[in-house]
Amino acid sequence: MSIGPAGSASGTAHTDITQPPVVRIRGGAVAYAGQRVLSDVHLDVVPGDVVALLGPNGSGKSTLVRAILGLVPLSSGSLELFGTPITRQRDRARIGYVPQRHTVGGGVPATVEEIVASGRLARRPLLMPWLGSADRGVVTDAIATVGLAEKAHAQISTLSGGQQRRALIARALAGEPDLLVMDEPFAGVDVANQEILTRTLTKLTSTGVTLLIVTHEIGPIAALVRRTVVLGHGRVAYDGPPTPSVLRRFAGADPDPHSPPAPEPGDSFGIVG
Ligand SMILES: Nc1ncnc2c1ncn2[C@@H]1O[C@H](COP(=O)(O)OP(=O)(O)OP(=O)(O)O)[C@@H](O)[C@H]1O
Repeated sequence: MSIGPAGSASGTAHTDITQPPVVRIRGGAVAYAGQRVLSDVHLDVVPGDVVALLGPNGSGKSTLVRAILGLVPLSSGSLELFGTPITRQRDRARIGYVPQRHTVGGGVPATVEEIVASGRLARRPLLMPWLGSADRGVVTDAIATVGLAEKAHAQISTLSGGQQRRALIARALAGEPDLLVMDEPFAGVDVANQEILTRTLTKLTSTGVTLLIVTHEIGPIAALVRRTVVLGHGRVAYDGPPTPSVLRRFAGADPDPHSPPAPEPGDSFGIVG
């Protein structure tokens, strides 16, 4: 994300710019087998931000998320989370992650409650991993937040794909994250479940959780997103508010999604990258 006019667009009444950025990347690059897929990424996400990470297939969105989660190293540049360099980052529990998967795979039978409770373990001390009553309360709340209270004791495999997505979000919420990263939360989710998800995310933003959402379908969360970061060919092509042109582009209407979105009259954003 650029620093400057576009970056400062995130400093809305809902964000807290007095705290260190939740994510700060300077000149970030990632390479797979020597092949660069991210270059010169600058990104500041401040507490309370709601950021949609957009861009065409292969532009580097998931790679950027993986770098933020510490799953792939930067080949150059720096990354800080909550004001601490990633290399010294110990408190992974502050980040909740909902991966790009439609469902919870079969295999081991587990109830919704058990799946969600597994998301609480990261908050427990290593030597006392069992959940106490306070932890159980958090798990119950997380299940209720995503509207699955009535399914808490159901086998996860009996839930629809959309309900399973909500269970995965509840699992992330059970860790009471300060940053929730979601990769394509709406993919393969029917309209009814999208609406519940949107309500859940709206509720979360009111509690101050920072959201970073990778999506090709900004539609359901258009009203929620305060800032869009568009990647093109591994670089930040645009960083700013979700203008009509950005939304149109990423609703799939543009024939060349790799080129930066054109400003429209009244747009206050700058094109970077
Ligand atoms: N593990 C990997 N090894 C080698 N190349 C990879 C690996 N993962 C991703 N890539 C390549 O890196 C580039 C960026 O991929 P990435 O998955 O980050 O893009 P994306 O924007 O998330 O795409 P999509 O929207 O399709 O999910 C692509 O060219 C991809 O082929």
